[in-house]
Amino acid sequence: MMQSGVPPCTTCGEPVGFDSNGEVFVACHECNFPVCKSCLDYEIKEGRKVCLRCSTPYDESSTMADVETNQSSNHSTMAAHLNDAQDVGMHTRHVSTVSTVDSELNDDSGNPIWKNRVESWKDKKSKKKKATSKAKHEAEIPPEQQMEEKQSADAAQPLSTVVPLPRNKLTPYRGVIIMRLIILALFFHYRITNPVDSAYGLWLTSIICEIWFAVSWVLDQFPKWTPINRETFIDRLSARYEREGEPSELAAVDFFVSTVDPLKEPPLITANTVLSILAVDYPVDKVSCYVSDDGSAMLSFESLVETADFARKWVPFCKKFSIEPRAPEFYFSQKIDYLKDKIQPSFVKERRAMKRDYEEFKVRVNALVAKAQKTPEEGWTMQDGTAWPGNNPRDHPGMIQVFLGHSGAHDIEGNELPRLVYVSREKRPGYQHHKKAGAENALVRVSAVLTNAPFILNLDCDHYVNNSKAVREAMCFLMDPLVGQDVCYVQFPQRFDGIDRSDRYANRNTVFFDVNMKGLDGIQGPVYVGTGCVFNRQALYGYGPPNLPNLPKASSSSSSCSWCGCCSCCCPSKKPSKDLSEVYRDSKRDDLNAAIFNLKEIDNYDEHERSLLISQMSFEKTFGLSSVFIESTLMENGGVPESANSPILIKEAIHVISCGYEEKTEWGKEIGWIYGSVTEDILTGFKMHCRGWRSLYCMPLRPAFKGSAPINLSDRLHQVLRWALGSVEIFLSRHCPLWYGFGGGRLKWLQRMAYINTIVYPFTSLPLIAYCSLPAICLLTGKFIIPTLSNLASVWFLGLFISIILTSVLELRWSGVSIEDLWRNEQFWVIGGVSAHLFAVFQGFLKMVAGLDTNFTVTAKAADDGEFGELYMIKWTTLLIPPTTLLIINLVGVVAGFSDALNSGYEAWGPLFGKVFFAFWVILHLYPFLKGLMGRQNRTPTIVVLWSVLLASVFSLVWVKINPFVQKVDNSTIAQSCISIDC
Ligand SMILES: O=c1ccn([C@@H]2O[C@H](COP(=O)(O)OP(=O)(O)O[C@H]3O[C@H](CO)[C@@H](O)[C@H](O)[C@H]3O)[C@@H](O)[C@H]2O)c(=O)[nH]1
Ligand SMILES: [Mn+2]
Ligand SMILES: [Zn+2]
Ligand SMILES: [Zn+2]
Repeated sequence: MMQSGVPPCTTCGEPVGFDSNGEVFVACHECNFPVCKSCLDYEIKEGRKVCLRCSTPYDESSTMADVETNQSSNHSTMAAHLNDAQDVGMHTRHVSTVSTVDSELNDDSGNPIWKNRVESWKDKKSKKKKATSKAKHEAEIPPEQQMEEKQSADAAQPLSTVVPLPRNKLTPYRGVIIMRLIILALFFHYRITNPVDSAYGLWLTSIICEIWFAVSWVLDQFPKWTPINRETFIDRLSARYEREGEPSELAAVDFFVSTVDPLKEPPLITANTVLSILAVDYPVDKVSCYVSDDGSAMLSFESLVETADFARKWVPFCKKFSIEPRAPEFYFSQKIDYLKDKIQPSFVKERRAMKRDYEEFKVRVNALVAKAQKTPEEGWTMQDGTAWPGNNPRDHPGMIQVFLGHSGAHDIEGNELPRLVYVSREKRPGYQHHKKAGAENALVRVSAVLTNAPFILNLDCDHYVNNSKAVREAMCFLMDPLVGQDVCYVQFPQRFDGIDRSDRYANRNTVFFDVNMKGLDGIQGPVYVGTGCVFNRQALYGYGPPNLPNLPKASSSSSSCSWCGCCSCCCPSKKPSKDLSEVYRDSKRDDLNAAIFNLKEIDNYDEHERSLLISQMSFEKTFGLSSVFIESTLMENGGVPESANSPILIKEAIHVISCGYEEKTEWGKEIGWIYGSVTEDILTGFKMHCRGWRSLYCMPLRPAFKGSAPINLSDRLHQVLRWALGSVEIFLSRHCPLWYGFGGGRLKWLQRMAYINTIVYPFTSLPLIAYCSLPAICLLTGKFIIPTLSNLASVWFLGLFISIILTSVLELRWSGVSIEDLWRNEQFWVIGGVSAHLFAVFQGFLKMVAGLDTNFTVTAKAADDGEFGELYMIKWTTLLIPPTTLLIINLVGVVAGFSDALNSGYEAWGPLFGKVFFAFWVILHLYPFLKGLMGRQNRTPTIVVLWSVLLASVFSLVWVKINPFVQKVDNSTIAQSCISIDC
């Protein structure tokens, strides 16, 4: 990807790429006009057979020679498509009558489905074994020899490499960290041995807070010890798995999109996400998109019907002109010169037509939204007059509808489209539905029954695919037999659209996504953040990784150990012996093998006995009562048998989303998304890491996915509250990283440290609040937490400040994060800390003590926000009280401090300086919060207001002090009364 010297294609802007000999691709040998292969193929297909620049005829033998285009007259009308869709799937109203289905299924010819599946599974398994051993063999022989052996060198090369940080950036960074640690120790030595007798309580409080801050710094800092970057080679991926003339061997991917409330999550946003998925640059028959509607809203369903129809025009347009991003709303709102690199003459015309079509689509969707604002008394009815089964979102049957796909409607050019499936799991009163985690688990099962792709990509409804090659990026890791084996997921960073330029509330979270996550990538892998993540399906089924991951051999591509990056913590010289969890895992695999073997042996038994056998194998206790699902889990490489007949499978899919399905199973406890926390993402990733899987972080230059974030203060605080509450829930659960998962010994200790950090951070709110009120208290009482400084003490203080600044600077240097982002992060750490985190701690304990359930308050997504109107909206919540109080007492403290100093003469100004400095530290951190409080009505910049209030008070005090009309005696009384009021 990153090769230099490869010119960009003049048509599409992508690098022109390489030909089969590994040389830069040349379309016209006459003038070397840079055009990539796909654009050239397109030109020829369109009948333009001469070079665009010099008009020399192209050498057609060098192209795919796929000239006869397949323009079959498969144009179907919208009505026809809808009928199609209903034939393939089942219409929801039929579906609504199905509650449970007999899971012993036969295909058309009467063969039990399980048998076909087992056969194909065994087939695939042996194939996979061969492939793996071949790849291993290749890795063992020296690379030079490999070159000779391989005709196509590209296909044998690794699909990704680890790019360690340059030594000159990493070494000083580590040096400063060690230095800071030493200074910290000396600092504490001084602080503890020098108590302030006049303010013992204050001193003790401040020491305790400081110790806690130091501990949380250590927890945050050391997981960043070995940050790494990775590079992928998508062209090698295609060279290996998409050879000309052969069917593509790329692995299939099931996309999950979750949505719950169409009023907070506008259907247009979800539609854009779905469209961007359907148009990804990946073989259509390998892509399926499952949309989970947790709100069972007819609005979501109907807008999906519209979306499926619009995709028939949108997808071919995207692919024809290779546009980015493939979410129409965001594509059309890009402020760039879209003609710059596109010289296909039809482009301008077709783009204009497409834009028009999209506007019409928007009008249709918005009409649906407008209609849905007021629910009719008798509930919603569908177009055919039957009642919508999901009218009561808390009590409704499971619903599934399949759109598009290979037997469904095709696009307007007659090509197949990816399959699109609407899923709304059954909800009944009295059943726990486990919020988002429950929805994802329902999708895991439905997709296993219908398509069973070996990989799963999950997205929030507002996170669209911004880079159509994102899946290929992930496959560079997952499909590489050397790298992918032990990888449970590939996480992409979350990137956002529509954030105010100064990112007032640190929505972008750059410090987390560009610093912490890169650090974790060098240990055992990034945490799962809930969206933009490609899973290995087997990892979701609770299995451990097939190999012991810490063999140094596996990291052939990098000099240091790619597993931990350091080579001391995880690569002992002697091979570790089998540990407990591995033995357990092996026995589990043996179980599976035994099951398969037995199934084969008992061919002549009847169906009933077979099903008994399956349940004996205890799979049902783990996975629930669906043998179709259980059999699908046995297929390590995914896929469903050809014989699979969809109406029967749809029935089974309905069965696996019924609300009782998970009872007495391991769903949410050991397999799938894990329940018990509103940040199910952290918990789910944590479980996988404990089993010994590793994860990878993938940051393509063009962000893979983009989402939206709450930009007004109250929504943002509520989001942070939910995250912190999720952490407290994990802290109080059996999955607390402080204690959980020591048995297997498969969680790296630095990784554990990072997980501990992600669950204890809400508790920092307590010392933070204390620390933020200290300066005010000091100013008001005239006491101070630090005794008069000696020279040595000043050295420690200064040293600490300098080392704090230095670590930040060096961190910024290797990560490329900007100083503004770092500062915003600091500020929001304080704002969130003194409000949301505090509430989270209390709510978490309330939940534990009183058994109250926590709820998942969905963040509202703005449909089309003009001018960040949202930013200035302020909804009053109790969350605002603690930071407001802190702000006020610190401001009052500064004023009182000045008045005190004025009254006590010039010797008081020295100590005042120290206290005011701390007060300003608090005020500066809370500044964005103050800005948020001011709202918009106030056009004067906040800083002006702030300064004017301060200065006004100070001057009035000075005036009082020197006012000739006031008697000397009055002065002291004023001062006294002032102080006593303030205290
Ligand atoms: O009962 C529910 C509640 C939520 N969701 C979905 O969960 C997603 C995330 O919700 P959102 O309100 O956008 O939360 P954020 O705070 O923006 O989400 C972040 O944090 C969550 C954990 O708190 C993760 O699940 C998300 O993936 C991550 O993006 C959305 O697609 C929702 O539709 C459901 O499907 N069912
Ligand atoms: Mn979100
Ligand atoms: Zn091109
Ligand atoms: Zn030419």
